[in-house]
Amino acid sequence: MTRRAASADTRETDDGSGAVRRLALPARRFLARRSGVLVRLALWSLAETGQAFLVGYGVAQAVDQGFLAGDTRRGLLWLTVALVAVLLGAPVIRGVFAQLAGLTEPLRDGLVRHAVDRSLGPAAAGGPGGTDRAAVSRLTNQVEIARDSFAGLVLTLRSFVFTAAGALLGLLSLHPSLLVVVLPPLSLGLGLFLVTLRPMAAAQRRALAADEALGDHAARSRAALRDLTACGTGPAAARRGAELIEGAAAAARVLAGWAAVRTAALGVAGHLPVLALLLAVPWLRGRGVTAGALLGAFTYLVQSLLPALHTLMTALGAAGSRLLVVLDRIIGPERPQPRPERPRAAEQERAGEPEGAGEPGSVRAPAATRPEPALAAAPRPAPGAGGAAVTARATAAIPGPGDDAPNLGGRPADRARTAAVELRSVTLSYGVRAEPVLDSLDLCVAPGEHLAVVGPSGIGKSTLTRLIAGTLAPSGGEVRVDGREVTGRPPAELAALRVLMPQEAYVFSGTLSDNLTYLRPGASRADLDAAVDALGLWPLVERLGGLDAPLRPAELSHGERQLLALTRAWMSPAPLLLLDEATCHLDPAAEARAEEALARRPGTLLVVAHRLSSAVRADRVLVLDGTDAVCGTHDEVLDRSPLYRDLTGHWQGGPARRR
Ligand SMILES: Nc1ncnc2c1ncn2[C@@H]1O[C@H](COP(=O)(O)OP(=O)(O)OP(=O)(O)O)[C@@H](O)[C@H]1O
Repeated sequence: MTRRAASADTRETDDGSGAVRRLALPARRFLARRSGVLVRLALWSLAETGQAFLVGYGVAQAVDQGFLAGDTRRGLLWLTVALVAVLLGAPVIRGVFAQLAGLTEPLRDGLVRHAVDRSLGPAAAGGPGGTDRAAVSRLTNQVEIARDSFAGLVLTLRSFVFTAAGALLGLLSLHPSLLVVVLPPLSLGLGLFLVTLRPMAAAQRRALAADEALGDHAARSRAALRDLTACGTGPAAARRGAELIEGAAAAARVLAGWAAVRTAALGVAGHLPVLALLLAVPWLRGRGVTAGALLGAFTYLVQSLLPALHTLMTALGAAGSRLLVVLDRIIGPERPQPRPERPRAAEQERAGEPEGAGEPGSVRAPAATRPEPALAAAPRPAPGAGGAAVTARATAAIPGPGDDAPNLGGRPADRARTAAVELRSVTLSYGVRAEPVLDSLDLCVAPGEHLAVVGPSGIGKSTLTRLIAGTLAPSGGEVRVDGREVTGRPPAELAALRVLMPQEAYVFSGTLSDNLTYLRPGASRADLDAAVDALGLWPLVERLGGLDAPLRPAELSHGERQLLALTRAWMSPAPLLLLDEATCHLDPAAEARAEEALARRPGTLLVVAHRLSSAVRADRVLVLDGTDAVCGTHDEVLDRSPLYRDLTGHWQGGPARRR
């Protein structure tokens, strides 16, 4: 079971005594307001006491005073009395049901009102956490469970009390010794059963929590379907769903196990009194108990007491614990809404979860238009798999350009301002025992700066962009964008801070204009024209039939998709753009034009570069390698980083030189 589900379990696995305390007062108030219904119910139930009494008593008298005394007519008369008592059960039950509605329907209405108030309140207040996805389950499934369980419980509890009273009274009237034999095993059975109630309630809680977690996941996946598809994170979400289904199945199995134990206890307890009575026949006969009284006692046991006990135990065990749990979930203390999953990588590894990068589409709608926080991120390969997890250590502080400005890199005019990006001693490992991909990395990027990140494949460039974007939580240290820590920040707030563009551009069906204004829905036609101008998109716009022409993503080349997504990023109001090889399918000229346009745009640009020209265009270059990280201007890093010299040599097919 995942860490989140496990913590939910810890929260939920109290044995029910807390819930009983919490619910006692509202329950008393609810019943006090319906004292009239309770009295009428008790009156109808008294008829059951009489009925239970007469059945056994009639049989005993029929035998003793009738058939054994040679008076068949009298015997038949007493049997008729017992029969009439049985037949009277039907109108009695009808009367009971009529009164029961006076309790169950107000309960249902009250619970529905409460569930609606509770889920609408926070939504109307616009507070954090967004919509309460468990509310639907509470409103439909859980309220119905509460109502049915309550009805079942009232019926059986009442029936047991009144039937048992009639039967015990009957036993007493036949012979007090009968009570001495019957009461101990009965009490033992009841006691044994009561012992199983607490673990049963805990199992019930876990089953409900697992059910809700599964419903929550399904709702989140449905809402984020497009982004999941766009980012290829569908398999991760499916795996998480499978885990939750497995968790729910496991909880249901535990519950079924307890139900089986309880049923076994019931079987034993239900038969013990009969056995005891059979074994005690000689002793009872010695004390003057007549054959008719014995037969009457068996009738009480088999016809009244044991069925009532059996139903009571079943109802208390299943309906009672279910009612307790469900009522506590609906009217008990409010539980915090689950935050978008963003656990630290090391914890995720321990919990076996996909990493909690909650940003399914790297290009996202602005906060106001974004429908839902997203789910899981890309599937995590096994640590070290395929050599891809070779770790690198990017150590030591990376000063800005100029030693006099250790805290803020970038252009001198920007130094007094808040850093656009700041990493303080950031470490990231993808597994508990895995070597860190980034180790104690410090970095400052000034507002308006253009930084290129370079390094060999698998060194951690994408990891760095995802950390800055806040879709991946560091194992240690702090990541700030525009002065605000990004870890754990809701996707809506992250979207206002940055745009992360991956290699695979996200283009959807709709018009070209829909696609371009996705990150800025209120954009004017002039804004749109300016963006298309800046990125040189007009030839593509014309080929596709204009800005309002419908777009078929499948008909675009990878390069065209990237150009379109870059134009969309240009339009975004977010102050930071993170391009993770987002221009790799463009030819060098188109890439240069796009990068220059994005660098001219007010804001900060961080580019994972895959061409020398891209690094040269930047204000500074950050070189990540296996043991160190170097940052400075192109010329500075050429001097200081042998790796950079190597890379530039490969890029230009010869010795490194400034273009
Ligand atoms: N989700 C993950 N789970 C486990 N390891 C991962 C995960 N993502 C990346 N890694 C590992 O972390 C290291 C850095 O990966 P990253 O994608 O950041 O490198 P990169 O420099 O961007 O590579 P490339 O240039 O090939 O895209 C690699 O060894 C990779 O295998």
